[in-house]
Amino acid sequence: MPAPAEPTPEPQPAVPEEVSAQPDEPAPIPAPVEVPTPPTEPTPEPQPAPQEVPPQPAEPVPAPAPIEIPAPAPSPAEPEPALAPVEIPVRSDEPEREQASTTDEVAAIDAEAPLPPGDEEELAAPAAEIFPPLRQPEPVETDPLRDEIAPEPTPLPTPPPAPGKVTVTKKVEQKAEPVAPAAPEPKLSWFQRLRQGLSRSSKELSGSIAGVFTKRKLDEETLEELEDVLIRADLGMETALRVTDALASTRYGKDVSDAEVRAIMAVEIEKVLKPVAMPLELDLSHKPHVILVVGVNGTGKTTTIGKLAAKLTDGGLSVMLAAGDTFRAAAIEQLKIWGERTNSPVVASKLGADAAGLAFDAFVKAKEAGSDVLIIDTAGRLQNKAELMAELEKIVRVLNKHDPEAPHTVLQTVDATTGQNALNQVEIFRNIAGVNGLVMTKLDGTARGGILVAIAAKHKLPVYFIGVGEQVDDLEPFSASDFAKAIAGVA
Ligand SMILES: Nc1nc2c(ncn2[C@@H]2O[C@H](COP(=O)(O)OP(=O)(O)OP(=O)(O)O)[C@@H](O)[C@H]2O)c(=O)[nH]1
Repeated sequence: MPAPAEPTPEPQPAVPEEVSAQPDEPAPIPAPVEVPTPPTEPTPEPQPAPQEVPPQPAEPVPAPAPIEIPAPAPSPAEPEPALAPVEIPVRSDEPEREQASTTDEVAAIDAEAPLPPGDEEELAAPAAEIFPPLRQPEPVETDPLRDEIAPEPTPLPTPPPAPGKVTVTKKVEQKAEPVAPAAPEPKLSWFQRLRQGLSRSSKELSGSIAGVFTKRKLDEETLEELEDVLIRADLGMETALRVTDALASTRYGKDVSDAEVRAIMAVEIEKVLKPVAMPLELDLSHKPHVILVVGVNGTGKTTTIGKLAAKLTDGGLSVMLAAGDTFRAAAIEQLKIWGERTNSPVVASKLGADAAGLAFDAFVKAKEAGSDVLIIDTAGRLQNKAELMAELEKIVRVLNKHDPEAPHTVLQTVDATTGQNALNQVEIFRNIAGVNGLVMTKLDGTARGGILVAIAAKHKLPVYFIGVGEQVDDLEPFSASDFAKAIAGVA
């Protein structure tokens, strides 16, 4: 390389943009002006600036340029330091680098990444070395600046300058793509939630049935064992006998698989449930139609009222709510929230106020407002049965003063996660408040679905809805078929 020690300016005019990117360069001397000055250097002249310029755009890897640019700065004596850009195109010759910088994103990352001094050296070094073979050798060799910029012709140890950062960035991007579609989990359908809620009951039942019928013929012993299994699953004696009778009538003495038993069980359970799976009908000749909601604390009265109010208002009915559970401030507040959500006025009183008095006022207000439906929440303090009975009876009495047939609907909420006790709850509230319809709540939880079958068989009360969640639309009409299949584990 005949590079004179003299700081000769290189005739590279067409790299103004890149030059400006160099922070260390004091004055961006226009290339064209300097080009004529280098008389001593014969070799650089032949290189027409435009020739170099075209190759640059073709090279997709401009990123490395900024890193190399700082290197030439150290030469203060040299008036024209803007020669660094010349090397930029050279860098592109590096196959690995090109690949890394094929995208604008990667280029941006490289430019932004504060490369450690070691990396800068690495980048500068390779540029100088790589340049000659791929590029026009003439400018590179004659360029004195190059010696200064990359005085250490250290070989490239590894092409990626900042492997950690670059690689991580790429990986993150790659991961982000598949992860990005991690769209919000679709909400399960109510039936899926029902199935999920009943899965424990269903699995226990299926497992027990399979235990009884593995390679055994249907005989008295297996029938008795099956009966025990069904009773333990809360289905009740009546339903258990229905299932075993149905099985015996067609399969006695034969080999029976657990799947066959479950299929027959589903059919029999559906028969028990079908008569109680009824739609809620409101007699709007009564204005307001009064729905009294009763049930043990925590069984979901207030929540069910909210969901029901939403259904009714969505259907165009005007609804008024009455916070008749005057014993719990939270219950009153909860109902107010549901009232806001469903755009239903809420009649409430102070904590501890007389619930019957509130029901009376609420009826008057609903009448005045022309509400189609008045839904009254109540307390469910089963622990003090006498007091509860007196309160509920009084509510019914005062409502009767306005409308002898009010309350027109008395709904009881029954928590499906409750076991046999639920049967007693229905018995009690039916006697106290004249319950004439049920809502089975929390069937999305670890429900013990068998008890609903037992309640249906014993009380034969309509089951209007099932609760399958805490959200406003998690109240579903009760379907005997769906429920029977879910509990029997039949697809
Ligand atoms: N998972 C689930 N939770 C429910 C359902 N219905 C009600 N809940 C929840 O059960 C809890 C009790 O519900 P409430 O509506 O307050 O019951 P309540 O009978 O009014 O209770 P008190 O106000 O104490 O008398 C709340 O956390 C509800 O969100 C349901 O169908 N599924």
